[in-house]
Amino acid sequence: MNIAVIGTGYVGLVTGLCLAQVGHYVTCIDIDTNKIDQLQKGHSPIYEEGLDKLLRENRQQKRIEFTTDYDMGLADKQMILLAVGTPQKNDGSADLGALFSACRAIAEHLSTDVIVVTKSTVPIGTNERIQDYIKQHAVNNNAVSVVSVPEFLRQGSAVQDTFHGDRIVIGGENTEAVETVAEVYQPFNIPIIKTDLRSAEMIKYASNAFLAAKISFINEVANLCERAGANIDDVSRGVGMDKRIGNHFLKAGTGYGGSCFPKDLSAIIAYGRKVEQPLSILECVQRVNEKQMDILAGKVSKRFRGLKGITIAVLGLSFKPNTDDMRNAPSIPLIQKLIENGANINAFDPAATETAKTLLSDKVFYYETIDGALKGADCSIIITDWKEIIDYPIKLFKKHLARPIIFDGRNCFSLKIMKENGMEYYSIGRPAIFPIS
Ligand SMILES: NC(=O)C1=CN([C@@H]2O[C@H](COP(=O)(O)OP(=O)(O)OC[C@H]3O[C@@H](n4cnc5c(N)ncnc54)[C@H](O)[C@@H]3O)[C@@H](O)[C@H]2O)C=CC1
Ligand SMILES: O=C(O)[C@H]1O[C@H](OP(=O)(O)OP(=O)(O)OC[C@H]2O[C@@H](n3ccc(=O)[nH]c3=O)[C@H](O)[C@@H]2O)[C@H](O)[C@@H](O)[C@@H]1O
Repeated sequence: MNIAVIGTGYVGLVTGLCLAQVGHYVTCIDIDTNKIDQLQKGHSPIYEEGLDKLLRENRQQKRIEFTTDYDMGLADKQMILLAVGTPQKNDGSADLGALFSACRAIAEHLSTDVIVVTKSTVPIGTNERIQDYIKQHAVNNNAVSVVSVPEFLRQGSAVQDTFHGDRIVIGGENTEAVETVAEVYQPFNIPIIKTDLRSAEMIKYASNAFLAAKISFINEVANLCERAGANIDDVSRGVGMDKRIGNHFLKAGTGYGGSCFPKDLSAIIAYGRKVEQPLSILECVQRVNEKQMDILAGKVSKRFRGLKGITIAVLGLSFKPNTDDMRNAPSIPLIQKLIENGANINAFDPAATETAKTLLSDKVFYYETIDGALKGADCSIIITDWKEIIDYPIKLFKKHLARPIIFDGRNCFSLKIMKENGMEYYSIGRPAIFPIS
């Protein structure tokens, strides 16, 4: 099928390339000329495993093209995917400005009957608004059917998730359009669930909200473990082995970040308030998460009796491993707090340094290696569990740090190894380790 994808970010680019890979002809449209320039030259503007290969192969096969021109991009398309951003407004609700601007462009450039598929995460009722909006602004009399296909990929494993997702949700009121979308996705061989528009929108928010709730829940249990002298790693394993609970998203840490959980929780909470059905559990989930981001700063401050003048090697800046994305990364408020309280920051991240430079204080010193960041620092804080950090030899922490002290926000190391290496080690939800003197 000839498909257009509007918005060439994490969702749009990955979806476009994966649809091309299973045999469709895809044109990706974006208003960001820089992004489109890069893509036209064969360079991916984002870091995702497997994406470069997909880009190379599908450009060679002429199954994908990139443009800023809506006229050219929408010509002869049977399906248009909407994958623009829906960021958070000051009041917590979703900002649909980019989405409706893209809908306006569709209405003004459409010249054939088309199915509009919404991949962006949008509040309940938005797809009905999209349907009305395009009809109202259409310059021609083409038939438009709106279908909701919410996206569940994770950054860092976006390509893998697209080919091996747990389910594809297809929501719509027009049965024929829903069946056509199901055919487009059929080559992925992933179970499909068909719903009405509003249920599809709700499934997306409820899924993210539940996953975020699992994280806040385990973080609270972790904090309790510290008081109780228990070990959260064992507790998580023991709890997660119950099939009714499941072992995913039970990893305690410094809180969830990213472009989606924080904003999607805010959006569904705002929606709940609007329809007078407050979501008190989710309000708590958010509060617990905000508090969790402060935990490491508190531990360092307690250990050094204040932060003034100490040098901290911060390892990992992106909101999770295998991505250069810094949106709502827990490293941002943490580093800000450390600097405000007088600490000096040496930072290392395998992929996010350039993005971090635009977001963090210009007082941060960036290093290309873990060795460089550690050299002479009073302690190290681990915020993101990159493989490079987990695999870094403990003896080198000991060699380079001025004092062998680690504050680990992702429980990367076993207590046994820390003990054997004579480290002073603070983690999340586990007993602190002190060198035997
Ligand atoms: N990032 C993720 O892992 C996931 C994101 N989502 C949802 O998907 C949507 C997109 O998210 P991302 O891909 O992360 O966003 P992004 O910010 O990476 O990309 C959005 C793209 O849309 C472009 N754009 C904005 N207005 C446009 C317009 N009028 N015409 C054409 N292009 C336009 C921007 O230039 C940008 O390249 C959001 O609603 C998000 O909540 C859903 C699941 C996963
Ligand atoms: O709607 C979205 O955008 C996406 O949001 C999340 O994906 P993503 O934000 O890419 O990454 P996750 O792997 O979910 O991690 C989010 C945050 O939670 C944290 N996390 C995750 C799991 C865990 O057990 N503990 C934990 O603290 C991570 O460190 C990270 O900061 C969801 O997992 C995706 O299904 C969804 O499509």
